[in-house]
Amino acid sequence: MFPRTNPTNTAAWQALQAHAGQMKAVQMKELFAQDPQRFEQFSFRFEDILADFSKNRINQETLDHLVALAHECGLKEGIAALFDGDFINETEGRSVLHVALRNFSGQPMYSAGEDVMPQVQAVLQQMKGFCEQVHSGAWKGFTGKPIRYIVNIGIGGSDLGPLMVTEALKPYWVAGITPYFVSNVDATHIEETLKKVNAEETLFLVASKTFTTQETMTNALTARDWFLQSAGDAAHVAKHFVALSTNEKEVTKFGIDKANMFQFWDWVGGRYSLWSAIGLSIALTIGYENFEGLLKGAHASDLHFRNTAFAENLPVLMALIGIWYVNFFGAQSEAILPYDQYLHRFAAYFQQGNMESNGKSVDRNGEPVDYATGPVIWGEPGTNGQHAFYQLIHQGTVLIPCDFIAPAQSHNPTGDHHAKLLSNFFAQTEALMNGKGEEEVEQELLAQGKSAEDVAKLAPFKIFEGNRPTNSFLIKKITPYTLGQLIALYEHKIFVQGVIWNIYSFDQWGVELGKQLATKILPELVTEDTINSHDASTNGLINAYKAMR
Ligand SMILES: O=P(O)(O)OC[C@H]1O[C@@](O)(CO)[C@@H](O)[C@@H]1O
Repeated sequence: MFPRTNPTNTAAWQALQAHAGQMKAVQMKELFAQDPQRFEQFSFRFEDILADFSKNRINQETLDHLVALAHECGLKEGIAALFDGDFINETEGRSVLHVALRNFSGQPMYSAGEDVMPQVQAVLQQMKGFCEQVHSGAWKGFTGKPIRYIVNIGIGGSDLGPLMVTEALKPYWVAGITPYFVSNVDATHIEETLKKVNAEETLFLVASKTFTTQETMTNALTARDWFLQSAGDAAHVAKHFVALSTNEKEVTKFGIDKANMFQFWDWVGGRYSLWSAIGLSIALTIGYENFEGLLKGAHASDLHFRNTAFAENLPVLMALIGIWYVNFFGAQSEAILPYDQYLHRFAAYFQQGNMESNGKSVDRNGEPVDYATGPVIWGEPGTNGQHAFYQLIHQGTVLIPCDFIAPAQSHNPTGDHHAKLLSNFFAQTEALMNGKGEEEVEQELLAQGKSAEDVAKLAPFKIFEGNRPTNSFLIKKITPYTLGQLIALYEHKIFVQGVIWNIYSFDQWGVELGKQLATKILPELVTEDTINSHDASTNGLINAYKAMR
């Protein structure tokens, strides 16, 4: 297996610590003043994506040390292990091969010595054929009508990716098909959705890698009960329910014929599964050809990631710059700010992708880490965020590195909307870098006719310290292909950070304890008994609930 290096024990880490001491005093605007070529030096073109890392508190020496850190931590070996299908998900004994799901190289990819590509291609063909049946109307509901509504029932990786992608690619929706996503076990989610559909024209996709997740199975049973109220005969279930899972046994037990099952495999992590059968809701919504475009975009990023020197490798640079702020500037969160309303679920998707992967505090030797690892990921589309939390980003006391993302071309080129959106996109990173100094503030206030006394009083509140770092990703247009590229770049960024932090990025033991305790509490809620089996707070809350309901 690739090296298990404690990053703090590397020469590069020591060099970065010393270097950070110098760089903390450096203003980005000075770096631009010193080097007119700075933008050219720190921005990179990857097909129709321009990634600009120049508004960061880095210079070439910084990047050299960061790249050295990647090498010392065995990133090259880690990348090889990923693509070779090594069991890098060691605690679960699995490969991590989501790259195989979008492998158009014609080359095999192996897990446990077996070429996985034949089964990957078989399921893709099954998905393609099913899309053709649904879109042509050949697949009919129990009253002979074609399918109009797709209801994906899943949660976490079985929901967030398909939801984000179908929203992001709304301009590509197939006429006559409307997707809905149900995830929360709160009955409101399924009930509010069922109000929008009818049993005759609805296809339910029960999406669950394990096919045991409480929320999903509860929602699926409620959906089936609702359906049978209209359809009557259980024989009709087969026309309106399909399963997306690795678990044929549980699928069959639920009552879905395995002919209606779209399989994926244990070497597909839930948060990396939208490229698999879990993406059936995407393919049904935007058409299989566009789904394939999404896969091909991700494949392009896989090739870039695998074959590009670290110093020009976008996911590696994204990861290293992130580590620079987390581990040497104390940043504890990162904001993802897409200036594209269709990408409104993009940050939420990478809350799971990033935080469930790298929200770890034990290293790959089983020892507690003594350095920071995964940051909090959050964000909202621009320009809305500007009217919500940019105050803190500009003038707060915490450093929040931000990723700004924008399409050069809008799918809705109405009037001057896009120019205004992009003017804000450009202005915000400029403002975060340059800030606004005391002299400029005072001149502005004086020009507004403020008295010297008012100027002195107001100026401190209107000064912008600046020097707040951002990455900018300018994408020609959000298409299935470029979206696939972008998502895969972020996936590989997460992988690179996990390698350098020497943590396991592909298990998620941290989600288990809450589930275990909820299973214990559920039967306690059914009775009228007073509960005293927990701490005083939990007992108090449960008993108060019982008194209130
Ligand atoms: O796809 P499934 O097996 O229903 O899991 C759903 C989600 O639940 C988890 O929290 C794991 O329990 C996520 O990792 C996963 O994506």
